[in-house]
Amino acid sequence: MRVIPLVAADDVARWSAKYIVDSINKANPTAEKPYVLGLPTGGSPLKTYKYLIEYFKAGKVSFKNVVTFNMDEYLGLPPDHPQSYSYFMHQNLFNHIDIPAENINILDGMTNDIPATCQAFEDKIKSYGGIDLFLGGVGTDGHIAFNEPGSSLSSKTRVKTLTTETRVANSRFFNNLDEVPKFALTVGVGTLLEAKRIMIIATGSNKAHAIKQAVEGAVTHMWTITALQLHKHAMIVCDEDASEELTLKTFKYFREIEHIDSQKEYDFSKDLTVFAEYL
Ligand SMILES: N[C@@H]1[C@@H](O)[C@H](O)[C@@H](COP(=O)(O)O)O[C@@H]1O
Repeated sequence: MRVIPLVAADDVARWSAKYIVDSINKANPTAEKPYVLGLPTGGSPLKTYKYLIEYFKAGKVSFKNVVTFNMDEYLGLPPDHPQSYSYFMHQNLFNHIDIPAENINILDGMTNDIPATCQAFEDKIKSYGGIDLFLGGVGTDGHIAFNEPGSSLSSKTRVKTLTTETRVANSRFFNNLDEVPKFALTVGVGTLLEAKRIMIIATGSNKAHAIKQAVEGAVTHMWTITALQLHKHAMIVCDEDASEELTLKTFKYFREIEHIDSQKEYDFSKDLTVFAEYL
């Protein structure tokens, strides 16, 4: 696992956006061979999306030949509901870039055939040869996508019951807790593990325990984020607050590998080689 312990939340956003842009550009995607990106919602990716939009507006990246798959969607919310993940994605990313509408894949929260919808999603991912890069966040209880504690580590796209902890955490986007859906459609841990690369971004001290489990804990379905340890190319990009529960030894080790100096501003220009090496 690659851990990039940066300083500020803004660094995490810049780092992750740059990684995505460099990956797309390096792949030089075409209509026949698009770049396939897995995407999350929530507070964590918001700034990353802002930087992606900036890169696009500056002419440094195009999403014309990028196909996206969102990791989850609330069950029972139509796409035009302001709290649906479909709405979120259009508001915060898709409406501001050149991605063709037909390249966007989001699970249908209003489906009346859940198994067929989930299977079709998995089949569509496979039809593109899999996901090149899955960007994700992490829940305070260590869930990835909506794979709550106890989820099978080989699970595929399906419906999940949300824990009270997750509903309470996500209630900040709703008027009250009762409005937060109790179920969601989500890619499985197995779906995530099949992606060629996974990048998890985490900021803030409320994520520190999940990050500690992910990096220093043992693989367990009670912290589905720990499944990253089974992946060949998983990385966690976090700020200082989210890494505050790592042992000092672990923290220093990863900082040294990544040449991160907390006293200096992260130098993205000289970083090209560091990025290129891992793309
Ligand atoms: N299903 C989403 C996850 O994909 C997300 O990673 C997590 C953290 O959200 P946030 O980034 O808002 O902290 O919560 C939600 O439940």
